[in-house]
Amino acid sequence: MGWPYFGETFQLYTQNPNVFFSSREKRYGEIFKTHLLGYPCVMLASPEAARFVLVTHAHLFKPTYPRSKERMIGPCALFFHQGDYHTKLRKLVQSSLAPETLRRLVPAIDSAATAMLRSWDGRVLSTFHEMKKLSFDMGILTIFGGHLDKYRRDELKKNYFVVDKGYNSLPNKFPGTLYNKAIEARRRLRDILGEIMEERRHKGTTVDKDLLSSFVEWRDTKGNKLTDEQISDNIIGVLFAAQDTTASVLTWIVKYLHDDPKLLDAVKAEQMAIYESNGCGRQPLTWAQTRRMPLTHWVLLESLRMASIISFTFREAVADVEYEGYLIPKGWKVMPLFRNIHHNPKFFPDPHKFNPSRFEISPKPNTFLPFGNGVHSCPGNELAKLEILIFVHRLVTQYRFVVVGTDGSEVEYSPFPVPKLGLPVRLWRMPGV
Ligand code: HEM
Repeated sequence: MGWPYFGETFQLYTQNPNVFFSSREKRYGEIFKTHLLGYPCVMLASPEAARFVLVTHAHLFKPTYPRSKERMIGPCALFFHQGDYHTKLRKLVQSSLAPETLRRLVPAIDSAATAMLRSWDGRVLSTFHEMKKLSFDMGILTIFGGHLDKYRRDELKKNYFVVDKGYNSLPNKFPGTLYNKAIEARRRLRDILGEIMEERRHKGTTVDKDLLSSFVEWRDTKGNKLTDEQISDNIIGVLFAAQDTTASVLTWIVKYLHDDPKLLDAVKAEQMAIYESNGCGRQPLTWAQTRRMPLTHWVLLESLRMASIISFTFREAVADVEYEGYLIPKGWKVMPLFRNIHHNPKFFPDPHKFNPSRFEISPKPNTFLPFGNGVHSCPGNELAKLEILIFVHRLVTQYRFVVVGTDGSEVEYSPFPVPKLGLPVRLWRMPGV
């Protein structure tokens, strides 16, 4: 359990977190305890234990986040809740991310990826930085459909990025600190969202139902509505959940493709066949085509496994719970370790090798959890995958790219792992495409 109060927090923050968790798993087995950030914690590196906490006994483990993060995103955001309120909001979010909705988004995602790559042409830019912009735009598209004017979108973007910058800073409210600036920008975001909601209520339903209309039009059996606070916290929550996650995975895919020229050629061949069947870009990429990219899809799954950008999640035991003879005391934090499971040779032989062909066969149940599991699992997973497939299609069919100034082997945590400096890359548009 480490030092009194501090536990092993210092060790976690001074070494590679993957080494921290994997060395302890090696020493103590798949279930062990420690003390982090002032809390006693139980670590679970077995698929069965993760399923117990996240799926079969989820009611005994509530989501838990630091209070400063909760304040920044908004306490009414669905991921902080359990029970009826969570179920109600989750249904609304899930329905706006359902396949019928995503299918309609293909042209808009395609033009956003195309425009982003065009603006990168001939320049060296941080991949992660560019991917953050792309995934933010995709978040906006999901929430507001195509119905947000440029002025409001720019205002949301400007303030959102201030919040984003302060999100992982020390929660110090002194004027001028990143945290304080973020809190002020958060307030402005709520005001802008309030105006947009007012306008939407006034104008009525949009033809293509987006997430905002689902929130604004929702009524329970007694006619109660969601409050403005609940809606804005959930909109900011979805933007947060969608952005750095998707951007980190996109960055890793660029690196993995760059590092394996043979694999890149094979992915390119798969994508060129689609590109040529679309008259070399004269006809648009379709939803059906995004469903028929087997190799690119395996590359995507293997990137999710290798990078495991969400290494673990946190829950808190709401009662004393017994699991396989272990007591998990009430109030202790419980951390299913996704990355350890993804890097266990029992489930993924030679786990440190990037090998997309391992996904030709489905992984064993509960061993592949890049989007979590159970009631809080990621409702945006299909959108994230769609964005990634479309981006890869445009990247490999129309551009050549090279990593610049780094071999990409060093990793930064922001807080998700990304290659150092966000992977600086130079891109060129290939002639004649
Ligand atoms: C590759 C990109 C993504 C990854 C790896 C990812 C991963 C995850 C994971 C692991 C969770 C579960 C966390 C837990 O159980 O504590 C989660 C939850 C969530 N994700 Fe994602 N996510 C991604 C993209 C997205 C996108 C694009 C959206 C929305 C447009 C989104 C929205 C959400 C929401 C709202 C939750 C909370 C669900 C709930 O509490 O019921 N995510 N995500």
